[in-house]
Amino acid sequence: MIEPARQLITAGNKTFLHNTVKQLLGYGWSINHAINAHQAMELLDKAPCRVGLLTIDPSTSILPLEIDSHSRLSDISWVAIIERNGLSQEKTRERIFNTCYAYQVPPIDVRKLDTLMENALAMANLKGAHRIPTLSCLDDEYHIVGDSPTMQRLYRTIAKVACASAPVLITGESGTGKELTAHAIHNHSPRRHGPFNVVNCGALPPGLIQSELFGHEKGAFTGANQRKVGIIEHSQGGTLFLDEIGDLPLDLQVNLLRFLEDLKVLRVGGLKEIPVDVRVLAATHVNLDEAVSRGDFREDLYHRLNVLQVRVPALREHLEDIEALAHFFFQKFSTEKPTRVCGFSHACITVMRQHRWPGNIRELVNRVRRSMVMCEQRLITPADMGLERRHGLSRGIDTLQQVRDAAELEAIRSALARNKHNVLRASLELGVSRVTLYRLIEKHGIAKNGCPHERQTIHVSPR
Ligand SMILES: Nc1ncnc2c1ncn2[C@@H]1O[C@H](COP(=O)(O)OP(=O)(O)OP(=O)(O)O)[C@@H](O)[C@H]1O
Repeated sequence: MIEPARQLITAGNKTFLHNTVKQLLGYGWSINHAINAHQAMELLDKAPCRVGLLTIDPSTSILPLEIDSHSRLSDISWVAIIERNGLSQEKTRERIFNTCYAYQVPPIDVRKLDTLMENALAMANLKGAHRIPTLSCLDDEYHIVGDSPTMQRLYRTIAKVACASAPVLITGESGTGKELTAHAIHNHSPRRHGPFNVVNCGALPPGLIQSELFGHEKGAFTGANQRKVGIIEHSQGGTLFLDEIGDLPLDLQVNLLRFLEDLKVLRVGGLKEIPVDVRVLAATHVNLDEAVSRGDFREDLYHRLNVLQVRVPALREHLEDIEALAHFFFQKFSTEKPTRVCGFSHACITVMRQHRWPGNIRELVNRVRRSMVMCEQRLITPADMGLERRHGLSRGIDTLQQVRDAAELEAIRSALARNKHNVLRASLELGVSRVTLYRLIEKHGIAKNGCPHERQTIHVSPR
């Protein structure tokens, strides 16, 4: 792997940095100074740079660039240089903690600073190397994330059914990604250059479905002032996805069946059947077998649609993918709106693995969105996601490692609480060194005493 060059961006008091910069040049760093965020972006356009050095004025505690407002700047691992007296201010400590990889207090030992910058660069490269495993479609918007064996099976099924022309019934709980799967089937099929149209059978008023699907001729009924081409005809050469097919009224089920048999539509009020070359995909989160037994769904249509079936797994069946999925949505939302949040704490990942996700991936999407608004620190905590454990070990725990993690978290929390957050005393009580306890506090994301960490282990989010 070719490592990116030792590019360094500096910001803040140039005179204060002068000597340090001069010496760092001797260590092979290529250095550019930015006087504002705009110039920093221009520099980044010219030479990608993953580490930065900035000074903080102890009297104002203001950062030299609006790092928080630009995701490209907050992607940089910053090392702050600050006079020791500046650290007495809580606001400054908080700024450093939230924005920087580390800080140094003058007099600067450039050999140590070089090592620190080197480490910051290595961490930033790791961040960049974190690739989200996906099944990519032609359109970036429709990436399916996950490379667990369960998802690999889904991808193989998608690839197989994509090449066929028969209808596909996509089943799975609500929010598992059925519509995304339908997109993937279309995008991997020979019809990929044709239209992909979606009809939510549960959302259309019953009186309108017929004309929405099949179209109508002018004057076919009161209010039909002009001819309307239905969505089936609009899908010529492409794919029609009928979501919530279980909600299709019985009378329309007959029409749909007829269409699937001979691939011709008859507009409402029309006399001539029109051939349409379209592939139908249908999805349901209800059990159609049961709907058939209850008489709510036609058996013949069920068999016609169910030639090929794709079952999209519930999220709890592929929890191995939870981290990649969470990072994917985090990355997506931080592109939409720059954030100073860097990713998820270890505790948060642990809790996400234990949660049962009744709302599946849609629930995850919503929780990640919420957490990015609620998070007050650099790393998202379980509480930010609304997943804090209220009653000790949660009932979702299923692996030994998870049980250990949860027990460790509880033990550390109570030891810290008993010792009023005195880490030394808590470490003595727990029988571990102070350094080990600091590591564990960071691992579980439970640091809450207001002081900056000397070093942050960040559960990196890919950007
Ligand atoms: N594997 C995945 N990778 C990335 N995003 C996903 C994945 N699965 C689902 N999503 C996202 O989760 C959300 C819900 O997915 P989708 O609408 O496809 O679910 P659904 O099963 O069709 O839901 P419903 O049954 O309620 O219609 C969407 O924002 C979708 O993009």
